[in-house]
Amino acid sequence: MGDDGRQHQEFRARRVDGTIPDGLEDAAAQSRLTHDRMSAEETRLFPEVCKGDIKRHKAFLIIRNNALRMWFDEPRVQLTFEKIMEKLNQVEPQYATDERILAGKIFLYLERYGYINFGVFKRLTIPLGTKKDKPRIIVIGAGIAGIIAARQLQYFGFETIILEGRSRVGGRIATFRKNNFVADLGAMVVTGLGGNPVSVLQTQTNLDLVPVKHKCPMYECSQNVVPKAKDEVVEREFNRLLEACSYLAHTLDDEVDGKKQYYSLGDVLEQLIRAQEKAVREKYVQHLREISKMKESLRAILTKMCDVRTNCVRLNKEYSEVLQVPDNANVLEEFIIRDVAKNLVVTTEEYARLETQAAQLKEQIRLAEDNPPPRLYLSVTDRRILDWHMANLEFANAAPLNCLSLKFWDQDDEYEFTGCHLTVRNGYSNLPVALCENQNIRLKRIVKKITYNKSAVEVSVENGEDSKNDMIETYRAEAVLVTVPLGVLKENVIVFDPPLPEDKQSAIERVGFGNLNKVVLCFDKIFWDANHTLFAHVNASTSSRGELFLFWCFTKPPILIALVAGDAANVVECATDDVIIGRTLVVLRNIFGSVAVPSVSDDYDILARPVEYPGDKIPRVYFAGEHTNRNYPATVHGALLSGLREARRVADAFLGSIYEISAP
Ligand SMILES: Cc1cc2nc3c(=O)[nH]c(=O)nc-3n(C[C@H](O)[C@H](O)[C@H](O)COP(=O)(O)OP(=O)(O)OC[C@H]3O[C@@H](n4cnc5c(N)ncnc54)[C@H](O)[C@@H]3O)c2cc1C
Repeated sequence: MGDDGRQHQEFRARRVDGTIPDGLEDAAAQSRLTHDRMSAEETRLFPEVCKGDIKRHKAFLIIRNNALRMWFDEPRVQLTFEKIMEKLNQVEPQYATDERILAGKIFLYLERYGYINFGVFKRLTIPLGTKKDKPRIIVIGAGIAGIIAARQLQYFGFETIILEGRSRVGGRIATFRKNNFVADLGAMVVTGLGGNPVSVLQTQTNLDLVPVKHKCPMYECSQNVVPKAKDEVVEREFNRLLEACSYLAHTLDDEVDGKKQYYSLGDVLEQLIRAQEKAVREKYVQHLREISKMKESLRAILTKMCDVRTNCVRLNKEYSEVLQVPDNANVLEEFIIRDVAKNLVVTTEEYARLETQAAQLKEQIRLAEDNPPPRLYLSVTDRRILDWHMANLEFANAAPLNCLSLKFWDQDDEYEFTGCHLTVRNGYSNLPVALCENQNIRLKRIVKKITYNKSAVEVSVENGEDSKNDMIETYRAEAVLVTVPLGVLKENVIVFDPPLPEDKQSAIERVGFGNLNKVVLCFDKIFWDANHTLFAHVNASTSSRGELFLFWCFTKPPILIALVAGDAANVVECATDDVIIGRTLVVLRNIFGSVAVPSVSDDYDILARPVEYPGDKIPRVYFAGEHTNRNYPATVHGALLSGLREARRVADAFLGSIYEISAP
């Protein structure tokens, strides 16, 4: 960025009186933008603003932030360009007159890029840029990414058709409903509303969000509650280990002997634990060695003291004898007396010195023996608690730690939303169902093949409604948007003709995905502490750490939702329902007494990249879904944002970019 850019970065969107207009900052933040700075995307889309003077920059930000605030003020009704101009006339009249064209472009940009006018809202006018002959787009998959994309494309003026393999919509958002029991089998937690598109959808639909309480008692398998202080110590150690992993991620060589090296978070964590165990053991052995050395020295001193004492006794006796000589003794005898007396003093003093040394050494030995360094890095209980935290991380990443890339496992951390975590009391499936209103959806249509060429796509589908005859249907359109999960792409369930480009295929192979399972149990009455929305269960071994490690209990009807993460999630896939229920009850009775290794960060972008037929200018095959969103993978909001992104991309390709449409 040149001087200009730096100058713009320092600009603050303040009023003349120095204040930031109410709500503008929040509106930008809620859209994952900075209120006083253009994003990289905006800098690319509005080069004339970037190169212009500070006044234009300010105009851009004020118009953009005001438009965003208007959308958040009333997301149930379409925000039109006229409404924005009306508002600008009231609050910033100079921009309404001088910057009408810029305002038009900003409006088009915000709408096309899914910052405004998305979700379920009352439509007032047809958006700009729509064409008379509606281009047809096939969307594969009625998960949240597919539904939001189709809805957005329909709004942009496309004819859409969603082909869904299952007999329901929502994909990995699925709610179990029976009588008054409601439990989410798939996505359940909204990880903060600050910056999250779900907050707009919540206002538009009837999602009943309740905050997750932080308190989470932790139970060992044998009815014991783990003391909070102990858990805190182990958690601190876990964070220290993660910090060490983060350091290693940036220092370990990616290439050894010209070969790319991949390290998994799980492997490195275990190696660090082993290294710590070794270091602790060595320190303890060293401590024992030092005590033994001190004891040897003490023994030597005591032996010497014995000798010196014998000498003292002898000299004492000698001295008594020489004192017996008569008074008229000669000079020689006098000399002998003095010599014996001197030797006796020296020997007595040596004895006293040795006695002090021995006392000091004894004290040193006592102190060392009373304060030994830890014998073990982790006790059995410590390791179990550490394993619980690891299982929790496996849950958060929906994959075993040894399938997470050391370098990129936390790449989405900086994009975390603000605000507390919430659950959907009336079931998350309300969201996809609401978004499906007026959508052209064909259920039980399993897509088998996508053929694409320079002008069109053809999608071959197995019609699951006709199970007796393997009926194959064919759908044709100008383009297709594929939102099936990564696992489906990996399994090559869908044949692409021509095959997908090499980099796309390699990315599909490289990026890992994991398993997360839930056990939902409905009871007659509550037997757990109803003051908590969560409680933790510490498993006995590392290999089973993810098994039923966390229980959720937030609905009024007595339902427990237990999570199974990491390797344990794969194990339960092979167990029958009876076995899983039995195992869950055993765990509960124990507590309550009775009753892709590696991935590279670019892979997400490659997965998101549309595919063109050789020589075709317009891509015909598009991809959305949580696995195509590098900032928010494995989440509902990530899937939502990917759907909006692709709707924009398809619209750009078929309707022209915002620069090709004349501003209102
Ligand atoms: C148990 C569990 C708990 C989770 N908890 C949370 C949570 O608390 N919070 C959170 O934010 N996220 C959570 N997630 C992740 C979240 O649910 C997903 O990231 C998100 O729903 C994915 O949406 P998507 O549209 O990308 O994919 P999906 O929802 O998987 O949609 C893809 C659709 O494609 C269909 N399909 C597949 N193959 C074909 C085919 N050949 N032909 C036609 N259709 C096909 C599928 O049936 C599916 O409907 C959880 C996931 C799981 C599994």
